[in-house]
Amino acid sequence: MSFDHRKYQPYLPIQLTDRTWPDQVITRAPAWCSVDLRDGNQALIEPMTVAEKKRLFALLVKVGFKQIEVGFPAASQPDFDFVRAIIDEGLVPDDVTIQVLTQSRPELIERSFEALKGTKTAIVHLYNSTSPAQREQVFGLNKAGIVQIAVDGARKVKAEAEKHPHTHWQFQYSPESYTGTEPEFAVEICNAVLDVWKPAPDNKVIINLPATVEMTTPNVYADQIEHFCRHVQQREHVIISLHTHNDRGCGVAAAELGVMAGADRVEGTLLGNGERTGNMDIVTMAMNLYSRGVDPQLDLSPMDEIISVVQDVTKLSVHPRHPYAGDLVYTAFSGSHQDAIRKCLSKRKSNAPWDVAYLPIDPADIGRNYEAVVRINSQSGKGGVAFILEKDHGIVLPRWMQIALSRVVQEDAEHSAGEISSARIWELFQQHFMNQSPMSVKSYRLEHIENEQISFVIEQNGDMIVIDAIGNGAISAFCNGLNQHFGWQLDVLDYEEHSLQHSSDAQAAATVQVHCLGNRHQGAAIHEDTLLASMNAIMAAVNQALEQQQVQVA
Ligand SMILES: CC(=O)SCCNC(=O)CCNC(=O)[C@H](O)C(C)(C)COP(=O)(O)OP(=O)(O)OC[C@H]1O[C@@H](n2cnc3c(N)ncnc32)[C@H](O)[C@@H]1OP(=O)(O)O
Ligand SMILES: CC(C)C(=O)C(=O)O
Repeated sequence: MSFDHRKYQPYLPIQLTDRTWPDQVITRAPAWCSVDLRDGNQALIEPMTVAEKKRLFALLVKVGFKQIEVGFPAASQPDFDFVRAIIDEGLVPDDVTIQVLTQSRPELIERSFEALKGTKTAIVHLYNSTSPAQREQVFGLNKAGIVQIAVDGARKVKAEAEKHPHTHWQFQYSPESYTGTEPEFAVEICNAVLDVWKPAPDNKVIINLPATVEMTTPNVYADQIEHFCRHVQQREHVIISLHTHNDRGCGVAAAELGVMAGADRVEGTLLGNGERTGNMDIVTMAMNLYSRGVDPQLDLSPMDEIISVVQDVTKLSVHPRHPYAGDLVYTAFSGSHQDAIRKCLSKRKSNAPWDVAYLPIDPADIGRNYEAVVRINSQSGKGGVAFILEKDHGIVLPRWMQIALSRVVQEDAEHSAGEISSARIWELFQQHFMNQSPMSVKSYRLEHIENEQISFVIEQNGDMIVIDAIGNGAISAFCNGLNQHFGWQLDVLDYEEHSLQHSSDAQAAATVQVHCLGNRHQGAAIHEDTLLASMNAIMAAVNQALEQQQVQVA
């Protein structure tokens, strides 16, 4: 049997019993660094072309990133050419710092500096791997040998930087495979690098602590970060950066807990592209802050543009349920969710804090409209159906009509086993509740002498019938007339009328519930004359009763 968990070992968590991070709350955004053009790019089936990289770079600048890792220029000619292109063509805004990654190998470091020649500012990001698995199996070195690789690289980076004094350099070091590295050794190797780079108030060094592979629950990562922040030397001159991956599906959670544990900066990609299951998704983390009232310092309002560019250049699609961005994330199919959304939206006051059930943010903030918020299938209920009619046709249905319509829509949804469009709901509503056949009221004359005297004309199967009647009010006079003429016992149980929302020519919508031919029936009608609307709503309910009687007789 190959599916055998005994092949794997438990992860031994770090001993940190006086951790403080669980009590922290994130109240401001970390410094963001996009690694889309490097970690994102190195994970693609087809790495981006220079033109694609330029398009993505422009988007990253537009969104508001101030630090962008633009590539691994020593790795390939396109990466090198892209870095040269954005520098030579003046595409890097003054407030944006580009960053490049290099292994700790002298020829690669030299080539990286060549790529950066002439830039105003840059971050040179040096890395080497530090975990026991990497030390022993990949590099065949002991701890001292691994520290030596880092120190040699740090010296080389410093020496190359000194050759280009017109550029403002910042240095970054990553103990790659940090989450698989003994915490004390991670501190030791970073301190050795800091000894070379000598951080100072005007020369802050970035130490980036990657979850190169996510190995544990995010709380363990947070413990590791808090431990590191306590033990690294010159903490005040060191910017602690996080770089999480999503192997266990917790890349964002790990970064959030890491910020609570003291980190200042977070690396990630838009929508989470990156090695294996991806880098931590900056869209999700930034929107998490935004949705709790914290300025994310990124403008994610053009979400559809972000999705479109990222999909084009990575050739990877965005899942319809991707947090905040997916096509279906602001859509409710299920009845109780729809009901709650409809009630919250209808009670919402324009400047009040957002507090709408099932919608963590206002979809309008990222350019989505309410069209897709409620969609109907067999999981839906009366609230959702009523929401659609109200939104698309301006008709506000009373509860008893919502229940009646929902039964009809539910039956249709079960029958078709799919989604029911707004047009189909409107069609079903008209068929079942606005039916003016075989009878409809064509005209009327109303006089008030002692009580209401009404004379109305009904068309029944092409014949015109004139009926005169008296009542306490117009509706009761109308019902009296029908009862006398046809020998029914028609009673109006409920009645509601409102002017149609969004209609240019002031029309009224009337909905009624009647007792007729032994059962309850509902009807609706729309007309600019409110009384005609009411009478025809009653007629629609009567037509429904007649149809049901015919079915029963047949
Ligand atoms: C976790 C991360 O995402 S780290 C970034 C990873 N990204 C990439 O690798 C993408 C770009 N890389 C590349 O295009 C290539 O790997 C290059 C051009 C950088 C180097 O290519 P090559 O030297 O031909 O091959 P390769 O990558 O296999 O080299 C591995 C060698 O470098 C050593 N090495 C690997 N990483 C480092 C490092 N950070 N510092 C120093 N040496 C390193 C290995 O031990 C190995 O040494 P060996 O040849 O003595 O066994
Ligand atoms: C180079 C480092 C930061 C990296 O990409 C990783 O460890 O995932």
